Amino acid sequence: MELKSRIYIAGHRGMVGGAIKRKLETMGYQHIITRTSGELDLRDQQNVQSFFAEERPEYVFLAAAKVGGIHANNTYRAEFLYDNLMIASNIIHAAWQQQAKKLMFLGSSCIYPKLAPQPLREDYLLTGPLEATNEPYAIAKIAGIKLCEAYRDQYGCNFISVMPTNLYGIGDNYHPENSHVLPALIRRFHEAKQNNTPVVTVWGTGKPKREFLYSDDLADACVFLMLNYDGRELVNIGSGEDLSIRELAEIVKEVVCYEGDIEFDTSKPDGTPRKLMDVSKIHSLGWKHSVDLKRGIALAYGDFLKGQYHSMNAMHH
Ligand SMILES: NC(=O)C1=CN([C@@H]2O[C@H](COP(=O)(O)OP(=O)(O)OC[C@H]3O[C@@H](n4cnc5c(N)ncnc54)[C@H](OP(=O)(O)O)[C@@H]3O)[C@@H](O)[C@H]2O)C=CC1
Ligand SMILES: C[C@H]1O[C@H](OP(=O)(O)OP(=O)(O)OC[C@H]2O[C@@H](n3cnc4c(=O)[nH]c(N)nc43)[C@H](O)[C@@H]2O)[C@@H](O)[C@@H](O)C1=O
Repeated sequence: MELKSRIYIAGHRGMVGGAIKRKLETMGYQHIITRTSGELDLRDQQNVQSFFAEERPEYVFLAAAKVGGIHANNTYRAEFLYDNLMIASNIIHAAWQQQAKKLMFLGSSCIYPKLAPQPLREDYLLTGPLEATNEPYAIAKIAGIKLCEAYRDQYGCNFISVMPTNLYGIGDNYHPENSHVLPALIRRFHEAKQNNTPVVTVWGTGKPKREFLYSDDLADACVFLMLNYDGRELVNIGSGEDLSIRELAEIVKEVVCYEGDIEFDTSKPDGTPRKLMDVSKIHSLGWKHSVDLKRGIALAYGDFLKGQYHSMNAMHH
């Protein structure tokens, strides 16, 4: 990938796409191509094909998707399956049609079986049933992985798939119901502090364990792999450490300086009990994360506060 290469970032306004764009700009890449969903709905095959014919991107970061936490996934099941199937199919097919040099598909840790052994190795894919709450999303992500594999097998496309763990950071989605756990708790503890609310409710039992990676670390890994990895197999991207939702809530409480109590609403789903990524493959390729969780949460909270200041109560989604 040269500094003048034509690089398309699908989903550049999102947390991941935005982090990848910042990383590429910092490194001096000059020809970054972007479209908002208003300019180009990636579910529309005809418009995606015209866009690829017009711009002929050489490198594609496929970071656009319908994304959300456990409640959103479990509520908008048709949208999570349809939108993500269409986005992946349209972009991967058009990238082949226009002979893109390389494409990176972003999957997710939720593609692995609900009760697979931990930590999750890349070859555990499709070895058992999926977690029900985000099965639609996971199926769409697995289809994207299989599309990349099939276009490599039949047409020789250099399309790679990476599997990030749970992400958080700059430009995250803080929607009260549809967001992931970490941004949800940052917002909830912050608002509880502002309003002197005595108790903060956390969903589920607090027992599930999750791994978190800061978005700029992920962007660093994505550019690293785009430059250094051309293999057919998946590559997990994570920190290799996890903690319980209860422990996470305690850290957010401390970072936000909330002094009230925490309670657990067990009427809400826990989802997968654990999904710790085995990151030995990406470590052996020469990449490791650098932002630890506590520092990352402080950085994310700072970004949240900036967002609050600039557009009171604006919803990311
Ligand atoms: N957040 C996380 O914890 C994790 C995310 N991932 C993966 O990383 C990728 C990005 O996630 P993240 O950045 O968090 O998500 P965001 O929701 O922050 O961003 C998603 C982006 O996708 C774009 N998009 C969605 N639907 C369409 C559409 N129909 N047409 C065009 N663009 C569309 C949106 O564009 P616009 O803003 O213009 O509407 C949005 O900017 C996804 O593939 C996700 O599966 C993987 C693991 C964990
Ligand atoms: C990245 C991955 O992320 C998603 O899977 P998930 O990790 O289960 O998602 P989550 O972050 O929403 O929940 C993590 C845990 O946290 C608990 N929890 C507590 N309190 C809140 C809370 O307030 N909000 C949310 N969302 N969860 C909460 C919640 O009950 C669960 O036990 C997939 O949908 C899919 O998007 C995917 O690929």
